[in-house]
Amino acid sequence: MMDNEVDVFYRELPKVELHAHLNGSVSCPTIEKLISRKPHLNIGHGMTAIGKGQRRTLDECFQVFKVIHQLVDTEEDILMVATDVIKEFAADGVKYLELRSTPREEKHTGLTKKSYIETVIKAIKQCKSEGVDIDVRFLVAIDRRNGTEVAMETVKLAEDFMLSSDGLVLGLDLSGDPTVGHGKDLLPALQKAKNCGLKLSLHLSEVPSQLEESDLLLDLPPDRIGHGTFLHPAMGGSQGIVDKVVKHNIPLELCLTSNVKGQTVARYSDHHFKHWYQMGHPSVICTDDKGVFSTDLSQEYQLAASTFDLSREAVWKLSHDAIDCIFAPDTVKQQLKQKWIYLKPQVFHYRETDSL
Ligand SMILES: CNc1ncnc2c1ncn2[C@@H]1O[C@H](COP(=O)(O)O)[C@@H](O)[C@H]1O
Ligand SMILES: [Zn+2]
Repeated sequence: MMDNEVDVFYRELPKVELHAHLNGSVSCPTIEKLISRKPHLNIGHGMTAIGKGQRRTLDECFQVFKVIHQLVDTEEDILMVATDVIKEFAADGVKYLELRSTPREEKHTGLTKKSYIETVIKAIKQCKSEGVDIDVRFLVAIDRRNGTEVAMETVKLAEDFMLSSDGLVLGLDLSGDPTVGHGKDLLPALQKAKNCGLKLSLHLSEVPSQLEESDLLLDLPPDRIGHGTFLHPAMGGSQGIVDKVVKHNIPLELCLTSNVKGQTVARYSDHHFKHWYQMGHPSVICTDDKGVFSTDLSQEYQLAASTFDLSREAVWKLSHDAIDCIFAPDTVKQQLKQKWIYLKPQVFHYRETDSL
């Protein structure tokens, strides 16, 4: 879908983005700038994004991240990427964003995990001081491929930053190639994170055959679930698992294009959004990797609406109800709800006379 095919209603709709991986969210213009900084890498555009109508296996998607990581390996790169991504989300009508990213160490450039996080925080503060109209928070990501020790180290870092970042670092994300490693090895680190007050958003059952792991991790319980594609019995999951998710009222972050392009869901109309939404369970539309999957949040809302026949009022409620799923405190939720009330007449183009 081209940009101009997205109806203005979805662009103007105020939105909350809760599932966005920094390096998966890098746009074409930013990739262009990175490529010109590092021409010796010989990286072409086709290697960093999956275009309209294209599909990749999830495995191939993870190869794409490796290419992007080669392009983003200094503090300067991270600062540019993070500021660009934040401004792009703001331009798309996102009013509150939780960015997530895996701190990396790059010996050849002097980048450390600590300076990685500091740089993302610097970008958030810079955008704020420039008056960009978006509230941005950060979730530190654990890459499941890196095992127990790195997970523990990441929790420690996240805890330090939670205490020193004026509420910018709110929690942890568990992501990475779902076919590698097992959640049981990460459980102690996640438990520790929870105990110290970090919020948890975990990628669960993004591929089939992870039910046992999901069952285990749901006992933490996490504060939100990424994807959860195969949790529902209609998708090969189990009623027992659904009961746990419902009992703890754990919101799902749902990323339609990511799942279709990554081929874990065959068609938009097969997306598990419909099962959870029908149940009235908290379901939040998100992008996952807007750069890699060539999408944005307005497009994802429009896709959800056209695929599942949602009225504009239903779409408004969907974006409004996402506010209750954010990790920032209640005061922030109240501010956002006020903003939604203020913006509604503009978005629906009510005029004074309409109410007469
Ligand atoms: C497509 N579905 C997905 N499933 C699982 N993990 C994903 C993902 N998409 C992205 N990531 C995770 O985010 C990293 C890139 O951003 P950052 O370098 O952290 O900013 C990937 O390396 C992977 O660990
Ligand atoms: Zn994700």
